[in-house]
Amino acid sequence: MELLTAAEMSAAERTDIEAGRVTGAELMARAGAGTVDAVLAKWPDLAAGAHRAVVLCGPGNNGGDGFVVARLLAARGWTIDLYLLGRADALPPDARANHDLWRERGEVRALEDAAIAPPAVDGEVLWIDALFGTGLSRPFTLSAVARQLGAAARDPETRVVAIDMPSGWCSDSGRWLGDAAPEARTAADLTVTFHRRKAGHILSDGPTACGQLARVDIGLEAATAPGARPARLVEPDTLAAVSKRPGHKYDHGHALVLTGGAGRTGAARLSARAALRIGAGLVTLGVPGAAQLEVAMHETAVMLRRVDDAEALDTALEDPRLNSLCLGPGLGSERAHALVPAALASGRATVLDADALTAFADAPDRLFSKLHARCVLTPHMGEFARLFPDIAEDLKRTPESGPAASRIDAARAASVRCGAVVLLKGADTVIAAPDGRVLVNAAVYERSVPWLATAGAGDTLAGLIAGLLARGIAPLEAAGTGAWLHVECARRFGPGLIAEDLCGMLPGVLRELGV
Ligand SMILES: NC(=O)C1=CN([C@@H]2O[C@H](COP(=O)(O)OP(=O)(O)OC[C@H]3O[C@@H](n4cnc5c(N)ncnc54)[C@H](OP(=O)(O)O)[C@@H]3O)[C@@H](O)[C@H]2O)[C@@H](O)CC1
Ligand SMILES: [K+]
Repeated sequence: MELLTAAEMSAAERTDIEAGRVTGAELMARAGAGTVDAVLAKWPDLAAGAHRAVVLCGPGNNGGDGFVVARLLAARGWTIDLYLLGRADALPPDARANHDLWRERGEVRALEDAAIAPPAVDGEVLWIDALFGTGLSRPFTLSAVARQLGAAARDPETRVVAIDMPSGWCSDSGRWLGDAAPEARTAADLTVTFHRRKAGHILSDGPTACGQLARVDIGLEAATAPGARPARLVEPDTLAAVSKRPGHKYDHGHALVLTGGAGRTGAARLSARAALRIGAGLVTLGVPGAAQLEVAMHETAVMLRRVDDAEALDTALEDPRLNSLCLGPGLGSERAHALVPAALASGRATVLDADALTAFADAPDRLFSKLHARCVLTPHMGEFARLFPDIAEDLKRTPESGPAASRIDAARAASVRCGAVVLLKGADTVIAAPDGRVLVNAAVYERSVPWLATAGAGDTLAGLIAGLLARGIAPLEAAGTGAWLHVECARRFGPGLIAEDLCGMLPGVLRELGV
């Protein structure tokens, strides 16, 4: 399923409206009705009886959705206090029409930047944040209102529903515009979005701000504009096929994972086991002489080959069956400098992680000039910033206008620059290919696995990807599938996970996938 930007969403809307399939007014009516349905689905206690809501409407179509929600709740017998930011006569047409319908029934008060005292009621007030959605173009300046919505969302007794996006958060990037303190930012218990999830629901702080996410179908047929290439979420039905065809072990590829020196082989061993578990036919650890005994004592199914230097790697790579390489985990800077160029010169599908990336921090272009389209770089944000400092800077700088630079933009720009697949790790792992395709593996909301932030987890991910590459899966799909399986293994194990536990979860995860 696509993850859209604001521009891609409005292109989808335009495509269907221009084709005469739907009108803006119909979309707004469905968005409002869908929001009410999502609220009642989340809180069934609100379905019966009359309750009270404070609805905050903004100056655009997000506000228009708010008027629809107010009208539908009032029709259910609710008491509504509705506030509008800006002038009714400046509302865009569909929002204006819904404002007028609301006026037949209720009051509109002017929203000012002061805390709103909800009228005393028996029971609670439901807050509806319909101030800004995908049209947020500059920082949210009603700081008292933002503070109040944030506090209400954090208060377990009070419910806040954000329409499309908690106002003030950029729906492309999941970043807050401007530099308000965390407690002066809006938040929600439930965010209801339309058609497709927006990238900002998944990226950066978006999930924390949104609380829980509900997606409502509003009958748009076009995913986005024809020819657009939005990011896609990695989901079970989009995984690269991981089931094995019957055949000899050599039909499933042979991965070579290079280790560091004595006492530093653990990371590469984790990678090698992951590559084997995900189904590479054979996996060999390339070990310097001094570490041979150490590795031999630990590994049984993984093979071992002495690789002291670039020359030895060249010799090893004379075997055409070695079709995937993994360099970086525990490799050490010296070995990285020696082995990475030789590995890349071979043209093999290659995963570069950890030391294989940081070794080139002083002169990233020296690395980039050797990369090719079958390489996958797997940096975390720190490693990414060393290789792509200017791109990382765009993500660090406080955004003053919307839409803000996102992690999708960053990974895409990095991939185009270096000519390889770039997997930027995080709870929102973004994987970009040089041709502009982007996958996002979301470990947020119900897939959140904070315990996956543990030593060696990244080494396992690198190995999973190397194993999938060995099996002939294309780099972008191998990286996306590896990242998805990695999170699934962590979910299956649960808290208390250490990196050694991940691979043991893989058979169960694969079984559940029907592999
Ligand atoms: N697309 C679709 O298919 C559908 C869209 N739908 C709904 O429409 C929403 C998008 O509507 P939208 O484009 O009118 O944008 P919206 O978020 O209401 O804000 C724009 C207004 O806010 C203003 N403004 C911005 N920032 C500001 C600030 N900090 N402080 C003050 N003002 C600020 C901005 O001013 P401007 O930048 O023009 O000066 C403009 O006036 C979308 O999220 C969804 O809820 C649904 O009905 C279903 C179908
Ligand atoms: K909103």
